[in-house]
Amino acid sequence: MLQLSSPILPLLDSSVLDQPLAGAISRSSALLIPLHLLEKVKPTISANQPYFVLLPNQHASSSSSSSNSISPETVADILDQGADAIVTDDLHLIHSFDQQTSASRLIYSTPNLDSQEIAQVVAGVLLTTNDHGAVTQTVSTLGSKTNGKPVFVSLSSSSTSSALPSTQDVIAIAALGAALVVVTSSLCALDDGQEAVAGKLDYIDAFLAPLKSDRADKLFATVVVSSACSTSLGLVYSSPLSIRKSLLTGSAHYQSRNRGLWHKGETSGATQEVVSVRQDCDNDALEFRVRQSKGTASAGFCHLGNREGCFSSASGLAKLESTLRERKQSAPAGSYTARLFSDPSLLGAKLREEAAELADAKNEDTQHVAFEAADLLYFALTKCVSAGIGLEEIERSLDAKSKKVTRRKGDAKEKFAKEQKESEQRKEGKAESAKPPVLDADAPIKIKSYRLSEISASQRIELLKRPSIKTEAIMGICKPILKSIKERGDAALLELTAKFDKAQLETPIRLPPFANEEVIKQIRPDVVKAIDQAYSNIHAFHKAQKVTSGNKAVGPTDKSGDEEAEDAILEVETMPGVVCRRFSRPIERVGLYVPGGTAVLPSTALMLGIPAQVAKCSTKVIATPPRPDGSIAPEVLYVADKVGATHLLCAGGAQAVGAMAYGTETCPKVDKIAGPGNQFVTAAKMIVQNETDTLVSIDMPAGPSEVLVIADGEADPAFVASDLLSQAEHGPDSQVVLVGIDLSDDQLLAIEKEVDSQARRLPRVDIVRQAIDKSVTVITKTREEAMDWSNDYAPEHLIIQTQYPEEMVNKVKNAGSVFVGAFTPESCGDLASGTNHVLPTYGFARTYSGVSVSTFQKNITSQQISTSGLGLLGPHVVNMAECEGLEAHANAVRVRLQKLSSSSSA
Ligand SMILES: NC(=O)c1ccc[n+]([C@@H]2O[C@H](COP(=O)([O-])OP(=O)(O)OC[C@H]3O[C@@H](n4cnc5c(N)ncnc54)[C@H](O)[C@@H]3O)[C@@H](O)[C@H]2O)c1
Ligand SMILES: N[C@H](CO)Cc1c[nH]c[nH+]1
Repeated sequence: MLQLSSPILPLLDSSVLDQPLAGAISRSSALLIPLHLLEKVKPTISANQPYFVLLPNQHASSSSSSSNSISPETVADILDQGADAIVTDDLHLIHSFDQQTSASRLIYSTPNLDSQEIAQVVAGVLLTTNDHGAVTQTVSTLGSKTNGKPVFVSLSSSSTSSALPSTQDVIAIAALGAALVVVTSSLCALDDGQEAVAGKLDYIDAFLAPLKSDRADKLFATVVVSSACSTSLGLVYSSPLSIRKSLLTGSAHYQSRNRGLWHKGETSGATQEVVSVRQDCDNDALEFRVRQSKGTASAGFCHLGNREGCFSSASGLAKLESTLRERKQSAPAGSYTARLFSDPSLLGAKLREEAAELADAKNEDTQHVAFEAADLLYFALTKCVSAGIGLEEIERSLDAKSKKVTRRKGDAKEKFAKEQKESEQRKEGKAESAKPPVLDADAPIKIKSYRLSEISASQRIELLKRPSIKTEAIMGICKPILKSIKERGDAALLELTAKFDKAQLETPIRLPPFANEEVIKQIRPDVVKAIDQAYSNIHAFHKAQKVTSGNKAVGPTDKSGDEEAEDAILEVETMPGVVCRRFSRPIERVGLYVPGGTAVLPSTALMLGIPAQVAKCSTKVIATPPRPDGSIAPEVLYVADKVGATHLLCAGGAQAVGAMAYGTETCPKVDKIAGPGNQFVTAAKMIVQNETDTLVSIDMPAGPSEVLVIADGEADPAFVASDLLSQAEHGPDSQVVLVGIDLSDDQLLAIEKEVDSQARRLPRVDIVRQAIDKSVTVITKTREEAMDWSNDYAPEHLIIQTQYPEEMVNKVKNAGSVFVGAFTPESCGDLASGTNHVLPTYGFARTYSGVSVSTFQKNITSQQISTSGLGLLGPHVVNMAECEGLEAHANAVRVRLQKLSSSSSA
């Protein structure tokens, strides 16, 4: 929409427009260019100069109307190329454009406007008249005072007349709510004190003429706005003199109320280039749009240090641009932005990735759309800053595009259209599988059963498999989450916590103490006692894992097995004079993930916190998802204090793993992450472990809980069923396996009945139903077959409910933890007996152990060789080094042996 912002509209009447007039006009007014001059002058006018194109007059033409008429296509072309408006008296032309284009870009040239209909269609009016009454009438018909549509007045009957208007004319026309058209050949731009030029009106005098101040000091309030992102920088004052200097020089001048004329940046170098000066609607205030000089020590506008503006520091895109510019000049080594600047391929790949992610974000998930758009803008602006441009250039390009009236079809290139289709199809498939299962409350809760003797070899392999995890899809979800934590730290962490856990937090980190009296009061007293008992048992079992009986014990209280004791040093003299040692040290910084999505798990906080405490890790970050009100379960807080946690990270899922792996502004980076969790947690742990730059290791790929129960005919069906259900209730992905030794149909049925009836009484019956659906029963003939099945399956938990359970323990090859006998339910190990419940799942018990003190330690070896020891060992080392072709290795021994032989012969 066109608006009046200057009381004067210069009409170019020669192809040359000299400085400083050209500069002053480009900073303060549009320029009216007759069509016949357009091609010639366009290359010479300033890039900031708004301009209207004046078409030849149709009605005044003596020739036939067709000879002067300009086609709509030509007009569209002129607008596309950057003209702000077209001035024409051709109503056919105006009507040939759609309403929107005409109303925003076509100015009707006429001696009088008397049609409401035309007033609605056009963007403004150029009136050729000397009659002030006609001007008032046109301003009113056009509705300029409410809709801002401009009226320009050419006083002479012919716009090319050389009659010289005066500043009085400018004031009079401005008072009517219009701007005066003046030919440029009758304008000049004079500096303060310069003599008037005969036959010319001073453009700046004309510009200033209608300005009126209501202040005692006669200054004009002036809003200073950055041309990049339109950020307001401050409020200052202008005088006629300072405005004149600004328009003439293009460098901002203001009028200080204490110090008089103020050339901004004259001493500091932080000057401002004037992009435009506009008068407000009632001519008593100004807006200066400026470009702040970059690269000076104090490029900001505010007198308080190097602040961009006086109101507040920049935010959003403007802030991002300034950060990127700083980073480009001196990015901290190793920073991600520095990497992007120096690796165009990485930046290009990220731009493509982010654009695809934004395209895939669902409109209903508005936060996600904003999140992905922010990522894309970050990389897009990094690309621009790296190419030496910024928001101002982007905005200029947007403005130029917005001037185009020729609509392009806008279809996507075939390659991208195809990619988009494929992505939508993939998503539809995924959404189908992500739909919550429809559960039939009347259906029996029954585990599918098989007799080993009746299944084929390939069926056996299938039955031993875990429920499939869509690893690729889960990784695809986790990777962008991890990336945003790496790039945006706490800000991303808080957004993701709001998104996934529905908790709005101010900070993601809490520091000890975590549980004051108020918190402890919220815990049932018998639960406090239970936690204390569990702590004591688990601590006792883990403290005993410290190696206190090596060949050579060290430390202050080494014999007692006390927590303060150092681990014993393993020492072996492998040959005389050659002593080899191994000693352990705590891993310094550890992250302990305590799941919290579907259950409160203070037991997991104990299972991770106690071994880390016994190992003496110095930084222990407990991460757990907050509840929607932002709180953490008081039981977990109580345990956090008991195990000496140093930080509590209120976040869950992949984002918590990312925060601990990379570190954020508030969360320390850790060296190892331990703990179970859902598929997102497990996938994120695996991803960060594989990133060589991140330098973080993990305990194990612990996933959904599982149990395998071996039961014979002696087992109590109620006990067996209760053990199976105790793990089935953990999550829909949990799997439980019953291996029955020679059970009759009736014995199996008794267990199945118990499973069904006990499950229906559980509050988490819906979860149980889904887990039981993924579970199996296998009936074997013998104990050996049962044990073979268990060893092949490698369960997280193995429960043995048979007549002689201890004998079977000897045959266990693969399992996370074993529960021996009818009165050893897994729940005891899960919660309080002393063993650890963080155990390998998914068959990883073949190679991994559960969490223990050694999870939080590393072993270091050392050796010391005496001169006689080197005399004995050295020649063998030389021979082996020569055999491997490693002369330097051999030399390291030879030089010493030579020294020994020369000193013994001396
Ligand atoms: N093996 C063991 O020792 C052991 C011990 C206890 C629990 N577990 C297992 O831990 C798991 C706990 O899972 P949980 O969900 O209750 O808690 P969790 O803390 O592991 O996961 C919750 C988090 O998952 C993330 N999340 C949820 N939906 C998401 C989505 N669509 N996209 C991205 N992120 C998403 C959220 O960030 C949320 O904070 C269960 O599978 C349980 O069996 C295992
Ligand atoms: N069974 C889980 C380990 O797989 C641990 C747990 C926590 N609370 C109850 N059980």
